[in-house]
Amino acid sequence: MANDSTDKSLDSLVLPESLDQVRITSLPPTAYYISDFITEEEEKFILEKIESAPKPRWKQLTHRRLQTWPSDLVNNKLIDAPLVTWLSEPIVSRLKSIRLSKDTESTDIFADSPHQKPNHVLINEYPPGIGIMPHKDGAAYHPVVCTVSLGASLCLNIYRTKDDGTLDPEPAWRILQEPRSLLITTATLYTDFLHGIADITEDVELSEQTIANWHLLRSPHEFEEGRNIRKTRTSLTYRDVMKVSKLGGKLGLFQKK
Ligand SMILES: O=C(O)CCC(=O)C(=O)O
Ligand SMILES: [Fe+2]
Repeated sequence: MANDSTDKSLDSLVLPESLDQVRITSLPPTAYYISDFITEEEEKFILEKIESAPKPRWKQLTHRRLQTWPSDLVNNKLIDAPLVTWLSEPIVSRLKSIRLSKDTESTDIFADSPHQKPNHVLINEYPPGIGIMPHKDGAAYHPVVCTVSLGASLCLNIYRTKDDGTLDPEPAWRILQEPRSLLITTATLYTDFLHGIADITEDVELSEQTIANWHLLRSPHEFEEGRNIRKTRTSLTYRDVMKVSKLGGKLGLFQKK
């Protein structure tokens, strides 16, 4: 059970004292990387929940499939509904428990967001050879993305736009995301840059010089030969959708006349 009271491996989970200790300093503001954000038991439990979700939960794209919790956005709006417990616990409370800095008045990463916590989770599954095109996440969300990686490692590429506004196809930076890690991207990294994952079966030329978060990795020795052979990697992206509508209000149901 991935439950904080029964999971003994939680004793080995040492979270940073504050986010400023795990900032990826070589990147534009701002990104944070925590290599051990969840335990192996929690990872396994969440992967089982994803796997056992009813078939219609999956949206099948050409090469990739995804789940959207609690539901898809409609015109950038979320229909008000709580997240299922296996997505909110322990991850959301753990996100809320980490302060930005050690200052006593310091707040957590969602303190300024409309609902003070994420209300939406996208689950993306990437088999080897499959990635996601460079993109921005757009205006529907408060500009904070918390990505928990499950199952395997891969590189997230960060891209610049050229002066003429077109995409520079060469990634400007690469972030290596290990299983059970948390990556937080916010500020200009959210608003001004694009991100994507290459459609490759192996991440190559991995080193201290080429990977922005090398010093924050749990196991840099695993990539000593500069290679990461892709296996299926699943990501949970937690965000706060800014506009939330009450379904009852819209349909005139449940309303007192
Ligand atoms: O899987 C990831 O790490 C990135 C996913 C992503 O960019 C998105 O869902 O918008
Ligand atoms: Fe994205």
